[in-house]
Amino acid sequence: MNATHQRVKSVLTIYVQGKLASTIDMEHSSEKKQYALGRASDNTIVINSPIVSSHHAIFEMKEDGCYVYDSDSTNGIHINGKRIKSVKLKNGDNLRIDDINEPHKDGILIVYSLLDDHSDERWNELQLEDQTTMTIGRESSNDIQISHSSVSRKHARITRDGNTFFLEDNQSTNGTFLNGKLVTSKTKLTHDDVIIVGHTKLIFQSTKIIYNVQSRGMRIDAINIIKDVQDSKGGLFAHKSTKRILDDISISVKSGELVALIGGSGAGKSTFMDSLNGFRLPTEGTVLVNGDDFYSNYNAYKNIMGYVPQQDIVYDTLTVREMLTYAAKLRMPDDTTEDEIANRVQEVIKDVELEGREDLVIKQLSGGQRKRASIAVELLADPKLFFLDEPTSGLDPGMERNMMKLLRKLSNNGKTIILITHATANLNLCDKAVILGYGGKLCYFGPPNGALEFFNVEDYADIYDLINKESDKWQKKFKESIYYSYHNSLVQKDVKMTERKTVSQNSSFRQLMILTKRYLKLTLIDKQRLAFLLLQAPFIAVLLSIVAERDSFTFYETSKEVIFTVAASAVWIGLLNSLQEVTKENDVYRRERAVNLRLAPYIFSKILVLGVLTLLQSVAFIIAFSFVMDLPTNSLIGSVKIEWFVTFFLTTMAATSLGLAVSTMAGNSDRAMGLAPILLIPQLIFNGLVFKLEGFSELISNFAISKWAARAISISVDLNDKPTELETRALVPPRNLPHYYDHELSLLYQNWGILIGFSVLSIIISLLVLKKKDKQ
Ligand SMILES: Nc1ncnc2c1ncn2[C@@H]1O[C@H](COP(=O)(O)OP(=O)(O)OP(=O)(O)O)[C@@H](O)[C@H]1O
Repeated sequence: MNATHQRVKSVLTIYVQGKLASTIDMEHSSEKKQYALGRASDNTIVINSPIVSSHHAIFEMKEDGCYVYDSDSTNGIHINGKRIKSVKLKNGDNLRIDDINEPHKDGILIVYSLLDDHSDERWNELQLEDQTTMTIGRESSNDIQISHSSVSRKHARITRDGNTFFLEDNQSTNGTFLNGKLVTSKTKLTHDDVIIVGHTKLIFQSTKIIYNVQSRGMRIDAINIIKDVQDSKGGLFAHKSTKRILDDISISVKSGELVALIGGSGAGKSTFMDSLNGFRLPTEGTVLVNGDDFYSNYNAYKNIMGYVPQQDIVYDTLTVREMLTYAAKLRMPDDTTEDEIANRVQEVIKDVELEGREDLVIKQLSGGQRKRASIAVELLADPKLFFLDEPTSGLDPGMERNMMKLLRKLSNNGKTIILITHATANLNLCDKAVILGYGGKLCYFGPPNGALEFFNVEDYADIYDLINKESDKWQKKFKESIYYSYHNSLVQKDVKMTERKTVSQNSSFRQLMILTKRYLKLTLIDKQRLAFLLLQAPFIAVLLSIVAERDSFTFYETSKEVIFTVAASAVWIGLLNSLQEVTKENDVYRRERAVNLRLAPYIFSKILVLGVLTLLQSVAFIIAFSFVMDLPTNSLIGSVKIEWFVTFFLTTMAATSLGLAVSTMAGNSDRAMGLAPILLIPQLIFNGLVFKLEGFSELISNFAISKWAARAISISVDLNDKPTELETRALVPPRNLPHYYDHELSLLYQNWGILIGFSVLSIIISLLVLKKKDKQ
């Protein structure tokens, strides 16, 4: 059986005295093949240099990769500063025949690259001879230009001080990485240091920089991926055991390939995809992107990776163009101009074939078009590696086919695409299929039509039945097949896994501005909701006027009734402002957070917009309230209306912040709203005006916003000075009045301070909850 015709080759790029001398292609095949390197003419690779021995080294192509052996040469072979006798080469390895401590003028550099038919990787070089400063960036004025949207205009620079070179990041949005670590300060460069900017790898070579220019997609290798999880059988009290949900999966996806991940429900497709894109790390195994350990270089590569989750990552009420423009501003480097953004937005609209619909509000689009809009959001950053979780779910057969054709087109243009799908009718548009059986067992990996032959069925749908019943059998059968031996030979192995760290480098202030503008727009668009929120306060004032007299502040009892209602209303209005504001955009949040969204700008953009809303609600309340009720006249700060306004605003703001914190914790919008009574009822019970608070109940009441609001209003209206009706008729002796209701400015300030404290505490809780969610 002829598995496939795709080829992978090893390429040696040889530099002599700093100049490109030759490139040698070495084919991978099942038979061993040797390439001798040396000065003598009987070598396959002849290098006429005094520092090369006549028979210097042997490169041997084996089924599992390329090995190099030193033939007892005088000057040896050095990799990463170490002299080696024999080693299996990894993509991007630099071999030197040279003096490690003091590079020789005749020094020889050999770069090993693993390429495939689709790859058009080229190596360029920049001599560092005369210049004192060399720049790297997107603009053409840079010494090394990298035309990719993840790269800033002036991204990084290399400076010279005598014979020493230093690397500096130029406040780029996506960061500069040196040997896998983010460059945060001016860092000295040493020979063979590897710099990553965007998707370009640059190697510092004392007198020059060599760098790869890769316009096509990325190759991805998954190596022995295993995922074990805790499995509690038999309910809460049963003992915990370990369950394997990914069972030693290795696959190799070449650049520009479209690969479908298929299998029954619960087979492990999402878990495997999350291992490939680094969202959830496996228990064992690793993933290589273009030969680099993806997990330890996660920060360097995450910006060239796109991910479209199953749920749409768009706001329904924005137009396609508005949604894409905000997303572009958030995701593209800070120095991207408005024109560049507008052009990029237009390009992706064209890519996903939504031309003519760009000014429609997203909720007016069909299911397929909505999905295209989600894909467009991810295409903005021009990802080379693209993951999609069931992009065809919910689409009719026609739309499903169009979606698969669109993905085919994108992969033809150089993106490596991996998608979870049940759209088996269009599987032949894919280059490969990964078929998973239960327990994350790899039952097949190879060309889709090969799968029909392998499972001996006529329809892809029949495969589900077979693997659902006998995953173990098909996993074993696959391991014995030609597909397994072919693809397994392509997978690069022997790389250690390290823990990843996340960083986001774009300006917090800029994010705050973009997020605030977007949130304001979303708030203003929903006019019905906005009107409802703004009219609540006057509505409550009108209702009050029905049950309470204009002169309610004459007596103690009636004053208390009004204060109780106002404090409770302010808390309620605040909670309604924000309870759903984070939960309702969970999907967009999660995706933006995975790319570069910062927590503080996110939460403060909400606080800013909701703060303005609260301010307007407070003004509306005071105006309406003073129409229906006579406010007392003896103010502590000069105006009773201002005192009431401040108290109402601070109370509503504290409740808004509390609502936001609860919104970060609730799983979805319905659950958040379900919590509203639980939050409000304690405010009614513990405000101190209805029930006497002592001991434990007093302790709990400290957590009720309404208690401090009630106190502040009571101080303003001088509650202690109001007689009860019986007192007026001199039927009872004067009461024992609580000091905290005294008409004193310091007490008023104290309560305002506590209300502000509630807001601050809730904001901190929101940030902590979102931070904790990152780890889930
Ligand atoms: N953290 C976890 N702890 C316990 N079990 C887990 C965990 N994550 C996943 N699983 C289980 O592993 C199996 C594979 O889950 P996964 O979501 O990857 O499957 P899937 O093939 O994507 O399913 P579907 O098509 O239904 O989305 C399921 O049985 C799931 O319940």
